[in-house]
Amino acid sequence: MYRLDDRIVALATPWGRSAIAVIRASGAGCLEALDPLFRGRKTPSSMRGYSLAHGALVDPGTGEMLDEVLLAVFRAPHSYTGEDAAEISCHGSPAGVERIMRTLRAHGFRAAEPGEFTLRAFLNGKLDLTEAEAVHEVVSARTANAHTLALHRLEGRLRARIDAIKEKIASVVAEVEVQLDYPEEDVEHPVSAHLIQEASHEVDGLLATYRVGRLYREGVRVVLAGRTNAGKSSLFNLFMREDRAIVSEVHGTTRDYLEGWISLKGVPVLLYDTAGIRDGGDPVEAEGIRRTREILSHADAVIYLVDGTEGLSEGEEALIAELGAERPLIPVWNKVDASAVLPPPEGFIPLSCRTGEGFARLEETLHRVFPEAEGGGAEVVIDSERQRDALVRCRDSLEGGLDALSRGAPLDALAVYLHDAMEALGEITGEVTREDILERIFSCFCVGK
Ligand SMILES: Nc1nc2c(c(=O)[nH]1)N(C=O)[C@@H](CNc1ccc(C(=O)N[C@@H](CCC(=O)O)C(=O)O)cc1)CN2
Ligand SMILES: Nc1nc2c(ncn2[C@@H]2O[C@H](COP(=O)(O)OP(=O)(O)OP(=O)(O)O)[C@@H](O)[C@H]2O)c(=O)[nH]1
Ligand SMILES: [Mg+2]
Repeated sequence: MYRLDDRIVALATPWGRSAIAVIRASGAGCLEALDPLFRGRKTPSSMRGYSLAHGALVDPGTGEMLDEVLLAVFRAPHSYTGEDAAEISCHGSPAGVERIMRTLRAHGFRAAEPGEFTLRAFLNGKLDLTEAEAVHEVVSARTANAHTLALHRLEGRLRARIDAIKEKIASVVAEVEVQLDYPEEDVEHPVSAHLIQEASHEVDGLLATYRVGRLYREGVRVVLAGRTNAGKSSLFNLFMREDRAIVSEVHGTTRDYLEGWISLKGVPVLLYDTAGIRDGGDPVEAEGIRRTREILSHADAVIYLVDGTEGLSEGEEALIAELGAERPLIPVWNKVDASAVLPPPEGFIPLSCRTGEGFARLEETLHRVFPEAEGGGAEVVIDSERQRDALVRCRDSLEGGLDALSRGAPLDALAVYLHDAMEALGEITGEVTREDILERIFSCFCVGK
């Protein structure tokens, strides 16, 4: 399914006008294939690895110049993919990039699939699977925290932790195998059960980081809700630190919901501004309110705003209780700067979107709604379901092995448990892989990565 014997090419920078665009090429023979396309003082195939040449790209068919470029050459195995590779830095013109790509495709290169450069790096042993996955996470990180956690995985910190666990299990496997291979020796050596125990404990430690990893990778949804005119759009703009939503004293200003990513002390938050809830209004507004309720049903937390100059309306306390029963809800008493403001009821955070008073306290309270955010400074966290499932299997096998040992089961039963535990860990790092797993992982990468 995956071919490693051909040459791939892709634009590594975004499509669009830019100062410079980088086109990436990789595969055996790719430097020779570039020779007829490049006019410079040297031919690509005669260049040393890690060297750069200035020149022109030309269409070998017509001799027409395509662009003035810089060409970077990498020699196997010293490249990202581990293969011979080149990077063409051309002018960032979509029309020009399109012509260059078409010419490359007509002269020995194929358009790369999403993630194919990193897949090749993995298959050529440049990265293990946790590091390959981290490449994607580094690119998609939404906050500095998420970025740091992904970089730690890219550096191999997760792999190192897993390797250390594997080593412990492997030494027990070795003990068991010696006894299975030479039963005639007839001396019962004790098996190092404490190593299995330790390994299981360490796997548990990694499993406990999954919630942290997921929080920083996927972020959370926080919905601003409340009656019309409460100040939801004003608060949305305050969080976004820009004038995104229309604010007006007209009730029912927001009809379609708006959403935007913010960083809440490093936690990626997808914040929603919604249509204010009220009865009546026209059918368009009623549809907006229906959508508000729909979004509320998927919220990880709700900030419920009340206009403090109006106070709670009839039935509003019941609505707040209903919304708060299903997910964390932070009640906020807005417009405390106004002279007509009523005293906030117990539990409400006083806020003024106009002056910013109370905003820091609101941010603090919202941050505390996600206790796993505290783990954001961790060295190593796991963040994918794939990693978690494999760790659960590993831990269950280790526990099964310990149980077998304590019941005095034959050693070959223990060997099976230990083997399963090793295999689960091997799946995380990619020593044991199935094509469908690779396909699932790399297909969500961008083209050119
Ligand atoms: N222009 C450019 N910038 C880039 C990349 C790239 O491919 N091209 N990267 C890619 O996404 C990242 C850097 N990752 C890279 C990882 C390894 C090698 C590499 O040449 N490895 C060799 C040599 C190692 C060494 O001497 O330090 C090797 O592994 O043998 C290159 C880039 C980010 N910036
Ligand atoms: N004095 C005062 N006025 C505020 C404050 N926050 C919002 N307002 C005003 O309240 C009115 C309504 O604000 P919006 O942010 O549009 O309210 P909303 O909840 O989005 O309203 P809908 O979109 O209609 O549901 C505007 O005139 C704002 O200027 C505040 O903290 N103090
Ligand atoms: Mg609004």
